[in-house]
Amino acid sequence: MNTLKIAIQKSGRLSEDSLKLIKECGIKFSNGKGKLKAVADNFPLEFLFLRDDDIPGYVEDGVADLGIVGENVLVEYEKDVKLVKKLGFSKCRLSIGVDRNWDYKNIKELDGKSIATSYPKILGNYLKENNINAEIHEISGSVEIAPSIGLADAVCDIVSSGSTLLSNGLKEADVIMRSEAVLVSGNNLSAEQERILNQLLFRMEAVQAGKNNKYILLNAPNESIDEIISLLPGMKSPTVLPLAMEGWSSLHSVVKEDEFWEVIEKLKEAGAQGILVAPIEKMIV
Ligand SMILES: Nc1ncnc2c1ncn2[C@@H]1O[C@H](COP(=O)(O)OP(=O)(O)OP(=O)(O)O)[C@@H](O)[C@H]1O
Ligand SMILES: O=P(O)(O)OC[C@H]1O[C@H](OP(=O)(O)OP(=O)(O)O)[C@H](O)[C@@H]1O
Ligand SMILES: [Mg+2]
Repeated sequence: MNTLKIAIQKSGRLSEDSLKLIKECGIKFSNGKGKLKAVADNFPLEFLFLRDDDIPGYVEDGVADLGIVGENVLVEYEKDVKLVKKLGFSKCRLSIGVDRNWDYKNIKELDGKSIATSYPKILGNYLKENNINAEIHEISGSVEIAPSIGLADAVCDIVSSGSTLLSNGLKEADVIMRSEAVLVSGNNLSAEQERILNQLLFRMEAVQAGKNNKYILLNAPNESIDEIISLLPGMKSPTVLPLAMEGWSSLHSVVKEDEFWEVIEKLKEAGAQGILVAPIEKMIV
């Protein structure tokens, strides 16, 4: 009871980034090839490597305490587990795909048609909400092949770049849900396990905050400092250090990744020079 068991996809679209996140949290473990269990060397965490479809059920049953799955799988299996944190990787959409020559206008066109999918519950709910009567043909993989072999009129499957749809003569007609990897937990963790989970979340948040921000250093004439500070509020406020050259200072601060290019333009206009930008490994706010 003094460790947490985390279920991670054995191999597939979630595996690499799940393990990368664990590593970035400073948690070390070694697992031999084909070994489906591992124990961390420096954190009270055990790993179970499973098929992603089985993860919500194992977490509900308490076989695992935590799991990393796609929201699409979490919603499809309707298990009694808690969504603890969105993890920002394996982003994709669950979409309706139809023949690229179909002049598809809206969902009503699916009335009376058949749709192949591995997500019968999500699709069924979506059709019901829209009062569409369509036949759901459940298949477990290679869904995009269905229309070309006469198995169904349309598909409902995961889309990311769209290249699988394209190479099977299909196009994305409607987005049913957006998904990304999430951390889930069971509902019956002990107080000690909750404490370990909070430690893990603290590390994950530091990693995510690091990724979402950049460290920025620049030189500026002293008369521009106030304007530059208003553009770069930083974590508390920027560090300002005098340069050896009279009348100039060096500023150090933090800027959000998604505001970065816009801010750089404004900094240059305000007189900043020698701007350096560096990645942040971890950030604790
Ligand atoms: N092309 C993609 N781009 C981004 N994320 C994806 C993509 N395809 C799937 N995903 C996400 O990753 C999850 C796992 O996808 P994957 O294709 O590895 O599943 P799988 O084939 O069912 O694996 P398993 O063998 O574990 O059952 C999906 O449920 C979805 O959330
Ligand atoms: O829009 P795209 O970028 O082409 O991605 C979508 C494809 O990716 C996933 O399959 P994956 O390649 O993981 O293979 P799988 O069917 O064996 O799970 C998904 O099932 C789609 O088929
Ligand atoms: Mg699966």
